[in-house]
Amino acid sequence: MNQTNEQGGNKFRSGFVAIIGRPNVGKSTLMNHLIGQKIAIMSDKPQTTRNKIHGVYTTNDTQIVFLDTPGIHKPQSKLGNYMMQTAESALKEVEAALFLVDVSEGIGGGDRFIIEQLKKVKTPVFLVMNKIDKIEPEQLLPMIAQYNELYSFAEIVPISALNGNNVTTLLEQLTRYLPEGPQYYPADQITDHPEQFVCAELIREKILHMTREEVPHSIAVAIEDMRVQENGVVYIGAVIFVERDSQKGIIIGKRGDFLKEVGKQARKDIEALLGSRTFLELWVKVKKDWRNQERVLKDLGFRHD
Ligand SMILES: Nc1nc2c(ncn2[C@@H]2O[C@H](COP(=O)(O)OP(=O)(O)OP(=O)(O)O)[C@@H](O)[C@H]2O)c(=O)[nH]1
Repeated sequence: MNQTNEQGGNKFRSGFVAIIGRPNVGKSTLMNHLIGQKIAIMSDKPQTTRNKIHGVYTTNDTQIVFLDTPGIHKPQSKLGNYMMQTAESALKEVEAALFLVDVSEGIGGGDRFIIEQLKKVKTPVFLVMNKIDKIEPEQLLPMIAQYNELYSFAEIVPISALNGNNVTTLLEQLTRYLPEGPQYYPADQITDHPEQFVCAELIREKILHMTREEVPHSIAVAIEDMRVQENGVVYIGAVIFVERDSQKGIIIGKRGDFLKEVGKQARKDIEALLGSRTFLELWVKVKKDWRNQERVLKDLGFRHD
């Protein structure tokens, strides 16, 4: 990707930004406003991902990758403790963190807990005071003073994620904290791993249901491409890997009928999952003995941890 733009002017800036905040403070609303797409899908899934991508904001000279740091909430279990540690290291790896609070509620125990975690890292933290449409302007200053006593924020930005008030200012300020860097994701990519994994599983499930014994578990599905097209339709390109030519024949079916049916059924589920229209393209490839090949497994997204 070009580091400088065509005119040889501004350098491309990019970086990762963590979004932190108690439930319901408006993280998804802010993301949806910034990125203008329905990206906060799967937010109700178990918090197992270390660095879930919440959204990618791309312009001609900037790319901001927003990350969720789920583990920062008060740990309630062993897993929670583990997540806390990963949240802490995730915080060290980002250029900045946005700490969202709901100004229509006072500072709560949850907020104080998060602030304690933020003190452990040197990452610049923005206090993003959301839902200003719900209060009177004069209520804001005393609240800012209260937060300032708890932590030395890099910037304090009052916004309304719902109506977009001051969100541009937030973006402008954030961009100043980004180093020169590459465009990490294609401009139209909106999601990362978790959704892709579930889509692959949905496709695999349909095949297993429809084939029963003939094609046992010797198939794997890899999502090679997932992006939102200009018309708003999500394009998904997926490859179905089988071990033998005979299996390839079964999966494709007579005149491609079988594959078409797999696509039809999987698309229905995927559309329900993503909440948007989907164009699903499927290929079938033979990869002999893929189950024993370490590299292939890695390519397909399997992990050992
Ligand atoms: N009035 C007002 N409501 C807002 C604003 N931002 C978000 N909300 C509302 O607050 C509620 C929670 O917003 P979400 O974006 O789902 O909050 P979240 O932080 O993503 O919540 P979790 O996914 O539970 O962590 C929704 O009903 C939003 O419409 C705002 O700026 N003003």
